[in-house]
Amino acid sequence: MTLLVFGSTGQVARELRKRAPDAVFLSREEADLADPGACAAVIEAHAPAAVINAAAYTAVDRAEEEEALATTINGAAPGAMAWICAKQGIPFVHISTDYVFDGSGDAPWATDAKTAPLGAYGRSKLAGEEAVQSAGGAYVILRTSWVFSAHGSNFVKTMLRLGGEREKLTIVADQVGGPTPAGDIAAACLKIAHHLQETPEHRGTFHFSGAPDVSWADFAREIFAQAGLDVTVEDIPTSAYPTPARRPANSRLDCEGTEVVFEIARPDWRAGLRDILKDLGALKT
Ligand SMILES: NC(=O)C1=CN([C@@H]2O[C@H](COP(=O)(O)OP(=O)(O)OC[C@H]3O[C@@H](n4cnc5c(N)ncnc54)[C@H](OP(=O)(O)O)[C@@H]3O)[C@@H](O)[C@H]2O)C=CC1
Ligand SMILES: Cc1cn([C@H]2C[C@H](O)[C@@H](COP(=O)(O)OP(=O)(O)O[C@H]3O[C@@H](C)C(=O)[C@@H](O)[C@H]3O)O2)c(=O)[nH]c1=O
Ligand SMILES: [Mg+2]
Repeated sequence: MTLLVFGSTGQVARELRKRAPDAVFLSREEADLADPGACAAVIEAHAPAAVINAAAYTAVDRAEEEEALATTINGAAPGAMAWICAKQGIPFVHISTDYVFDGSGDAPWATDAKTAPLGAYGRSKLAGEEAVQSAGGAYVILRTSWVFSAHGSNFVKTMLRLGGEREKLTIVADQVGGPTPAGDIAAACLKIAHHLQETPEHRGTFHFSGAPDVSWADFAREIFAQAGLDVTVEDIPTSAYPTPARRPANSRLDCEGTEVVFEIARPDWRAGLRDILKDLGALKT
């Protein structure tokens, strides 16, 4: 099938390219999500068998200062993509985030649980979800969390950098979620895109994150253990690490629907981490 992917440089987009080298990957120059109408026009011109949107405004703190731009890129653009896909009968896979939730409680979030984002990034992603849903069509919104890979900017690479500079780091221990390797998300998106071509009625919102759920501090400890770096991680509360955007304390996602409908199980992120550290030449041998 001809697959059209928005994004070419991002973490998930690069992993999609590895697994679907024949797909068409659109860079910012070829399709700027700040111009939603142009994104719809590109889909119309390519007439693909399926579309995956792997591009987004992902700078969580900066979004607080640039909410209008984030909302165009994360809200209006996916809406325009979904609308043209629905009109032309093209399956559309869109990626969203745990940050649409307020992080209350400690139970995993169900796909139909009430959304209440704490910051501008989460609000912009929720705007995208709502626009995609209202377009109808054969869409899947796949919410994931805490994405990491060998490329781009992510918590693993930040920890490797800081761990090389310092003997002790203070990391928040009261935010809990599922770290997710970008490669596993890419594989899931491809499987879902194929599935939607056969079974468009399986549209809807689904969750997918790595297991087990951990705090950022525990995630950091596993990174240093696997990398063989002698760094002490001190648990701190969120209040001791002030940031422009508030982040959810409970990011656990209930991923059962994805397993039942698409037969995609939660991956063990510790195995994915090992592969990525190996790619980076940072795995302790
Ligand atoms: N990163 C994470 O921890 C999480 C991400 N997600 C979601 O997963 C998806 C993929 O994220 P991830 O791979 O980490 O993203 P990255 O931050 O690695 O990459 C973002 C991609 O979007 C592109 N992009 C940004 N703005 C525009 C624009 N105006 N026009 C065209 N392209 C643009 C970037 O291109 P360029 O290189 O030109 O800037 C880049 O390719 C997103 O929907 C994100 O919201 C969900 C949960 C967690
Ligand atoms: C660098 C550092 C971070 N932290 C904390 C801050 C924050 O709560 C947590 C993670 O920091 P980050 O900036 O990597 O996290 P952030 O960019 O908010 O990550 C999020 O990105 C978006 C795109 C998503 O969709 C989310 O699922 C999530 O992955 O670690 C420390 O406590 N100590 C440190 O030294
Ligand atoms: Mg970040």
